Amino acid sequence: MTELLTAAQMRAIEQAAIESGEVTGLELMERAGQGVVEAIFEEWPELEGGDRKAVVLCGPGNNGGDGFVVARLLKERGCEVEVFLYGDADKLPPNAKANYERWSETGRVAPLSEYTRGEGWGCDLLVDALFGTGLSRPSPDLGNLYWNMEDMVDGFGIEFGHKRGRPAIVAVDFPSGICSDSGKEFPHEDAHYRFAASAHLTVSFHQSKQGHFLSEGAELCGKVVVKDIGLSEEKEWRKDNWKALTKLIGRLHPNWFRKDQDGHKYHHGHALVLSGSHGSTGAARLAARGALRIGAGLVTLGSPRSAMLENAANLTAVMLKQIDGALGLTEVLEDMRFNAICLGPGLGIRADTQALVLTALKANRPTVLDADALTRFSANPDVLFGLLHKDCVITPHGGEFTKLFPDIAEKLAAPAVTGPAYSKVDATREAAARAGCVVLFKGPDTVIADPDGRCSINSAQYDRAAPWLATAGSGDVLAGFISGLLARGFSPMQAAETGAWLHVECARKFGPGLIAEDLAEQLPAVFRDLGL
Ligand SMILES: NC(=O)C1=CN([C@@H]2O[C@H](COP(=O)(O)OP(=O)(O)OC[C@H]3O[C@@H](n4cnc5c(N)ncnc54)[C@H](OP(=O)(O)O)[C@@H]3O)[C@@H](O)[C@H]2O)[C@@H](O)CC1
Ligand SMILES: Nc1ncnc2c1ncn2[C@@H]1O[C@H](COP(=O)(O)OP(=O)(O)O)[C@@H](O)[C@H]1O
Ligand SMILES: [K+]
Repeated sequence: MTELLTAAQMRAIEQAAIESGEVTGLELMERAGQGVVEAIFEEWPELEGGDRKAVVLCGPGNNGGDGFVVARLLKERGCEVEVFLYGDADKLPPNAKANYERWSETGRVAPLSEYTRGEGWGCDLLVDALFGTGLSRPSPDLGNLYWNMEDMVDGFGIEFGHKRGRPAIVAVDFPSGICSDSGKEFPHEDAHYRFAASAHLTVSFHQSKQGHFLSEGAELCGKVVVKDIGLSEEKEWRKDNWKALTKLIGRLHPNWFRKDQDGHKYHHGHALVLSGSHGSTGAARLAARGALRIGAGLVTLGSPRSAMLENAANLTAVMLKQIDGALGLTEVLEDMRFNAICLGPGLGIRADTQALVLTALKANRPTVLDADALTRFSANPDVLFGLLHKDCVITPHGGEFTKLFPDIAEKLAAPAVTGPAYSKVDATREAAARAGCVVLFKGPDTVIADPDGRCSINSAQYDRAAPWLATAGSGDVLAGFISGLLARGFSPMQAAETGAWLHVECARKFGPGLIAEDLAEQLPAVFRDLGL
C-alpha cells in the first residue's frame, strides 16, 4: 500500500529534512522542477527537440517557484519558453524569488493578464505552476483560464503534434484550484465558468497527496506521476504519525488469499446471509455467491418461509435454511460455526429488519450491514451506533451515509471556502469513530476507516476506472465479498479493504457490459492473475 499525504504532512516531512541538514529548500525546489521536466519528456517524447514552445504560468508561492525552475530547464532542453506570473514578484517566498531571479537573467516574466488576454494558446506545452498544496481560498479571477483549460483537455489529441494551439497541459503538484487534502475545487460565486484547472498530466513530489484520489481531484489531474525529490524515509516521523496517514490500497499479495493445503471447509468459515421475503431475494443471493466465491468454506442463505421456494429454485452450492424473524435467527446463531453474518441487501425497511439487525449484533459475530439494514435506522441511527461493535463493517453509499450521519454529510457537501477543506477521508474517519466499527463509504473513491482512525482509499480512478460498477446489485456483491472474508478470519478492516479492491479488479476483468451477476464469476481469473 502507498501512503497519501496531506499538505501539512508533506510540509512536516520537508521541514524535518531541512532541519536535519539533509537538504535545503532550494535543492528540493530544483529537484521538483527536474522531476516535472523529466515526466514531461517521458510522457511526450515528441516534445523534445525541434521547434517547440512552452508557456509556464507561475503563482505567488513555491508552486510558482517550481515553475521558474521548469521554465529554465525546458529552455536548456531547447524549448522556446514564455513565463507569466500571477501576483507580485517582490512578495515571492525566498526560494521562489531566487528561481524567479535566476530565470530573469535569461528570460522575461510577464504578468498573467498578458497571457489570458491573448488570442489562443500559442504553445505546444502549458505548465500550470499557479497553486499547489498551499492554495487556501478561491481564485475567482482565474475561472475563465480554468474553463479554457478544461476545454483544451477535452479536445486534446486532435491536432497535437501537427498544429500549435492545442497544448499538452502539465500541472505542477496539482491542477490549480484544487484543495490538496480533499480534492475539492474552491468554488466562488463570482468565478466565471470553472473553479479549478484541468491537466493531462500532474506531476507530484515524494508521495501522492490525498486530493489526487478524492472528489474532483482524480477527474482534473488527468494522470498522476510522482517524482522522488530525495526526501528520506522519515522513519521517526512515520512512527509518530502512522495512524494519521491515509493509505492507497494497491495490488495485494497472493499469500493474503491462499488457503492452507490441509484445511477442510470449516477451516474457512461459515457465512450466513439473510434474504428478504418473496420477490426481494436476488440481492441476498448475489451477496451469498460473492461470499462463497471469495473463499468462505460454507455459505448459508437464511430465508423467510415465504421465499423458500424462490430461493431453493435459484441456489446450488449456497445452502438454504429457513429463518423466520428475530426468534428464528437467535436459534440459528446458537450454532457457533456461523462466524460471519451479512444483512441488508433486499431485506426491506420494515420493523422486522430492525429486529433482525439487533439480534445479529447481539450475537457479537463479525457482521456486515449494508443497504436496508442501514436505511432502516435513518430515523434513529443512535440505536444502531449503540449496538455496533468492533467486528462490524457497515457499507453505506452516499445516500445511506447521509441518512446515518446527516451532520457529517452536510460538512462534506459544504463548498470548500478555506483550505484544507473537510474531505471524504475526514468524514469517513469521523463516521467510524461515531459508529464504533469499520465504515466503508462507497464511490469511485471508496474510503474505509476504522474507529482508531486508520484509513485507506480504494481508488477506481485513473487506470483503475470501473464505471461499469455503477450497476444495480454491485454493492450487494461487495457486502458478500466482505462477509466471505470475515468468515475466512480476516479482520474487519482487512476484509473491507481486500473486498473493495477485489470488487474493482473483478469489474475491470469483465469490463463493459458488466452486471452484478458477473462480478463474483471473475474472482477465479483475478486470483489466477495474482498468482494464486
Ligand atoms: N512542501 C514541499 O516539500 C515541497 C513543495 N514544493 C512546491 O511548493 C508548493 C507549495 O508551496 P506553497 O506552500 O508556497 O503554496 P502554493 O501552492 O505555491 O500557493 C501558496 C501561495 O498562494 C497564495 N494564495 C493561496 N490561495 C490564493 C488565491 N486563491 N489567490 C491568490 N493567492 C493565493 C498564498 O498566499 P497567502 O494565502 O499566504 O496570502 C501563497 O502565496 C507545492 O505544491 C510544490 O509545488 C516543491 O518545491 C518541493 C518540496
Ligand atoms: N462510477 C463508479 N466507479 C467505480 N465504482 C463505482 C462507481 N459507481 C458505483 N461504484 C461502486 O459500485 C458499488 C455500488 O454499490 P451500491 O450503490 O450499494 O449498489 P447496489 O445497492 O445497487 O448494490 C459500490 O461498491 C461503489 O463503490
Ligand atoms: K499547479
